[in-house]
Amino acid sequence: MATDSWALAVDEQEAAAESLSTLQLKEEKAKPDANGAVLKADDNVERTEDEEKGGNLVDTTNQVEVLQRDPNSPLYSVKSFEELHLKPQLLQGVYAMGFNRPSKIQENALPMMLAEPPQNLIAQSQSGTGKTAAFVLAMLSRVEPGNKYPQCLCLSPTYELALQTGKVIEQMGKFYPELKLAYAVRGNKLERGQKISEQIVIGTPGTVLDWCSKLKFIDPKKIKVFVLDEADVMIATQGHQDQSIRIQRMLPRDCQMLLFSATFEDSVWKFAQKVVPDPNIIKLKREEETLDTIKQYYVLCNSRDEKFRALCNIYGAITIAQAMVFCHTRKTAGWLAAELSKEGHQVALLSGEMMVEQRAAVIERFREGKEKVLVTTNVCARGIDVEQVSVVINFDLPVDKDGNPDNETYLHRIGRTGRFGKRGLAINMVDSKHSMNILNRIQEHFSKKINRLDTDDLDEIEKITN
Ligand SMILES: Nc1ncnc2c1ncn2[C@@H]1O[C@H](COP(=O)(O)OP(=O)(O)OP(=O)(O)O)[C@@H](O)[C@H]1O
Repeated sequence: MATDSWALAVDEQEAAAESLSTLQLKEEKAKPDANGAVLKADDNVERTEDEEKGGNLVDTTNQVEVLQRDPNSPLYSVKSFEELHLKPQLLQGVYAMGFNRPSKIQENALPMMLAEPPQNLIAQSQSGTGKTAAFVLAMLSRVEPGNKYPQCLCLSPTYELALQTGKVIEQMGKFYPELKLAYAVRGNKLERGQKISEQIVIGTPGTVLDWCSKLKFIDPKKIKVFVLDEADVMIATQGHQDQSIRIQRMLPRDCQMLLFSATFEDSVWKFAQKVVPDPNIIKLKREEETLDTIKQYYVLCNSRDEKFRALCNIYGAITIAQAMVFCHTRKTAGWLAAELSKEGHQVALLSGEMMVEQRAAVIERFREGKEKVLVTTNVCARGIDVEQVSVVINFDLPVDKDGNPDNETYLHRIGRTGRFGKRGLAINMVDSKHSMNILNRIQEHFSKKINRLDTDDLDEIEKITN
């Protein structure tokens, strides 16, 4: 594999659009909440009327099985994990996580990633379809646990996402007793002059760069696999791109490069192809990017207060296991969280000005089901993986800094529900001609009709969950 340096493309950086998301974060599967709000189809439990109403918004093992047999589904696969020729310890790890069959991205990407000689890959797959598991399996397959030095390097755009992906590595790799993982994240201070012995390093670009260059904790020449998770934002965010390029330049020419994301804006896609030598490519067609398992609606309002009332009406009509509500500004998010609390909702507020530790704590509580509603800004648009999130509300539609629709962020936001075959509901609040125009452009972009919902009509709201 010839490795053209990313440096060649540094001049092209301007072509990469600036990304909106600043925080991406993955969560482990949330457990059912204390009230048992999530029911599995095979649960032999009598449901309350409320649960019956909302029961179809939360998903069931059956649905996943059905989708894994539907050739049009991103969860479909013809192969089993055995046929992917994973090492026995990894198969054990996969099954211990409760995975029965690979998803489409896992089935397609793994043979390419595990081929000899190693091949580069740029891969796109819808939110929540198992990309993380795919590249984690690739790293774990290539690593030689007997060699006590870093061999795989995975870059995540944020601290929280690095920790979450790290958890997946630990879970899947748990049948390799010798295997160790190091977190190259802010706050993880090592002694100067130390060389780390962990075979896999996951971290954020700035710290990884320091560990490879200034601090020399890692010998980059020994890295065999280099993963960029949420690759589009890594490329589109100037600071991350510079750091990723500098790290990539230090790696051996035959180091395998793997880039994964649910979205790739056109300019970012072109950039990725330029900097990754001879890549295999897995790309979705535009109309495949949205998941059919997520139902999308819009609600017409005239003001912020009307949007709030519409939100309350939705809550009055359906049972919502957990919801994420996205606002454009911290101010609106703060206001909305306060109003929802006054209405008696258990609300968590997450916004960009909070310290990383505070943000991690808020997410943790949400994941544990202690709060049912998470009001947030774009800070949380990507990566959070909470199984219980059955509804996503765009209280404000996602727009970029020029006020144009931000289609990528839209997709990442609604992808917080409908994880791995679960059904989800996404509701967009439209409060002006301008926002109607934004919504229309989002519909056109994805060639997907978003139907209107009348939130004064409780029966209609109930109907959408059937
Ligand atoms: N083969 C599988 N069988 C069952 N569950 C799976 C499988 N692969 C992944 N999952 C689960 O599905 C959920 C979503 O997977 P994952 O986080 O890997 O998706 P992703 O594509 O990386 O999502 P995002 O685009 O939001 O980053 C996780 O909770 C994961 O444990």
